[in-house]
Amino acid sequence: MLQLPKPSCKTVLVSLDDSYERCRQITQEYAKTFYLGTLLMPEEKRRAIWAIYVWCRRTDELVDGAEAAYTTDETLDQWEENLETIFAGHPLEDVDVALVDTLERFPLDIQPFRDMIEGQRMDLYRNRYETFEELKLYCYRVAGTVGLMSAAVMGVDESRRTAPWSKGGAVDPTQEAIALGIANQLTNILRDVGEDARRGRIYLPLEDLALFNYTEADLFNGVVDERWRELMKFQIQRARKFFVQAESGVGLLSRDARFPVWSALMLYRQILDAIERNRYDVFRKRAYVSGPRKLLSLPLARLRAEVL
Ligand SMILES: CC(C)=CCC/C(C)=C/CC/C(C)=C/CC/C(C)=C/[C@@H]1[C@@H](COP(=O)(O)OP(=O)(O)O)[C@]1(C)CC/C=C(\C)CC/C=C(\C)CCC=C(C)C
Ligand SMILES: Nc1ncnc2c1ncn2[C@@H]1O[C@H](COP(=O)(O)OP(=O)(O)OP(=O)(O)O)[C@@H](O)[C@H]1O
Ligand SMILES: [Mn+2]
Repeated sequence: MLQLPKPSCKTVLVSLDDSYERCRQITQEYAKTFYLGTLLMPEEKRRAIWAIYVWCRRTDELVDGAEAAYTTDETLDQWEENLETIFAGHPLEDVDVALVDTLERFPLDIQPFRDMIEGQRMDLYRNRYETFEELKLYCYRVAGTVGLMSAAVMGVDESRRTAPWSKGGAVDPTQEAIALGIANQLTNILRDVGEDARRGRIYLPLEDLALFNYTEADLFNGVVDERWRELMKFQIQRARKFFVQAESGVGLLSRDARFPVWSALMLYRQILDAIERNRYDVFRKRAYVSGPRKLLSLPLARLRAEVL
């Protein structure tokens, strides 16, 4: 379990290298798919993503981790104050040393960090989403924000923005970065339907359940029938649209970021294929992408990074 903030005032913190090393270890331990993607990046960017990953993971743990029962609105207020301190250049804990260094090196905006805390706050109070618009806001906050943070580290390819043949003026792949976060989060939701239901949570929009005549009771009983399969097909199609939107932004990123992002995109998207292979039974089978399948995707990701 990740160590969460204690009300201590530690004055001596670890060295920069040790702090980044701790972030690397945590990323490797918790995020197998994303860690693989970061290994394909240049050192400075890779380390920055690890530092950001750790902050995101710890924020998520506040409402999702083993000690989540003790998290209140005030805990999140305190976490946001700590964030302001970090953005003022003052690390509070060992892993913040790397984050402060990352903030010095890359043009990261504080707003996506704040927005992610708001997303976690939604988890404190809500366990249902009536419409897709409401769910999309949640997805933006907990995952679209990660896209914005990551894109700020990866940077854009200036030549693609300024060349005379590029379509009219400055283009930042902001919406595409958000779209990839949302696509990942929707995929994550579909994979974890059963696990979430066991915690009394439903992230599928209730309006969609109604559309397919599938009830909350069906969901809690893990009913897999035609209604469920059609509902899942609809959800998968929606997630894939966000992946498609994200695809068009990868070519605008700096050259050294394209292979890692294509890899992360293709690997995470394959979870949707795995759900289909499991005939949409997300209650009894975990949808995952095997090691060999992951490896097989890398040459294609490389090719796309080169030519698109
Ligand atoms: C390769 C790369 C650049 C990775 C980014 C790594 C990073 C900073 C990840 C942070 C993830 C995190 C801990 C977010 C907290 C909220 C959360 C849990 C979101 C879900 C992640 C899935 O994690 P996991 O499978 O471990 O989930 P469990 O909690 O265990 O159930 C999310 C699904 C969100 C992940 C979102 C992204 C990685 C955003 C990707 C977008 C980009 C890299 C932008 C690319 C730019 C363009 C222009 C396309
Ligand atoms: N800066 C922001 N602050 C708050 N929420 C945001 C912000 N940017 C994006 N969002 C949320 O993320 C969602 C996804 O944005 P995006 O524009 O990529 O979706 P979209 O599917 O293209 O939007 P639409 O269907 O409305 O055309 C938005 O609908 C919004 O809820
Ligand atoms: Mn989580």
